[in-house]
Amino acid sequence: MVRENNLIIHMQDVCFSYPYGGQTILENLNFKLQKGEKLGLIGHNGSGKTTFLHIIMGLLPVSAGIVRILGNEVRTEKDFRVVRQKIGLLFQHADDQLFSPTVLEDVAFGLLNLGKSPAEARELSLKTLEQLNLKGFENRVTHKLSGGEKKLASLATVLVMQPRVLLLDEPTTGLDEATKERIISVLNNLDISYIIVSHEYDFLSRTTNDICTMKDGQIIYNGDSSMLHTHYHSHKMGKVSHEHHNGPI
Ligand SMILES: Nc1ncnc2c1ncn2[C@@H]1O[C@H](COP(=O)(O)OP(=O)(O)OP(=O)(O)O)[C@@H](O)[C@H]1O
Repeated sequence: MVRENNLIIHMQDVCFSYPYGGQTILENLNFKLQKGEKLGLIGHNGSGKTTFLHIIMGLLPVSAGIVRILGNEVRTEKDFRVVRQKIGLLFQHADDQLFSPTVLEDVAFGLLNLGKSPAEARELSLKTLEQLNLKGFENRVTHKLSGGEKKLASLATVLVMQPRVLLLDEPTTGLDEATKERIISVLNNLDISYIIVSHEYDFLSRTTNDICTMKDGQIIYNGDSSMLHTHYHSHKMGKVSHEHHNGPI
């Protein structure tokens, strides 16, 4: 049962289209994320999953509807500045997240911005890098990292801020199996709410509790994410990504 005072994200009749005559991406979308909820969001390429995450962060303005975060309606850039201190977004493309010359500078950036001392920021950053198997990466040149290393460094910039909510946009892209396992373990040890957008059902079944699909501009609840797992291993389609059109997956 949804308890209104436990709502972290609450969207009502949200609509969004990209400017200059772009197609409608979100159409009267209604969505609730409760405290402690770990949600997987799946859907076709181009269905609007990234757009949805960017709307939560205030990176894109809704054309209609109401967005409430942590109980407050958010509309202005000032409102969303507060949101960005509480919600961490891992961008789909690491190059959108990383901009400093070295990994340590990137990871420490947000902490320094918050007023942490350089020593404190360094210590927390090194700890986070170690947590993500990136020990010794602190002085590496960011733009020379591999794709998977960039993804991990991006995740470090988000986790180091100890957000109350995480939005992860395809966090496993380019990662090897061992690194994926590391991320699964990090996520399973986090006591916060998050939304993970991913096309990797097995990963979602191990990191989330519930699954939703973005379809036709709306978010539809599919059910318990363990169903993804059962489904995966018992279904004749196996690991081939596919969709069912008659009810739950
Ligand atoms: N800046 C933009 N201007 C116009 N259209 C855009 C822009 N960004 C995205 N789109 C379009 O909006 C639609 C939704 O894109 P979005 O990236 O949100 O989808 P997605 O579900 O995250 O896709 P994927 O699974 O491929 O990452 C797509 O058709 C995309 O081409």
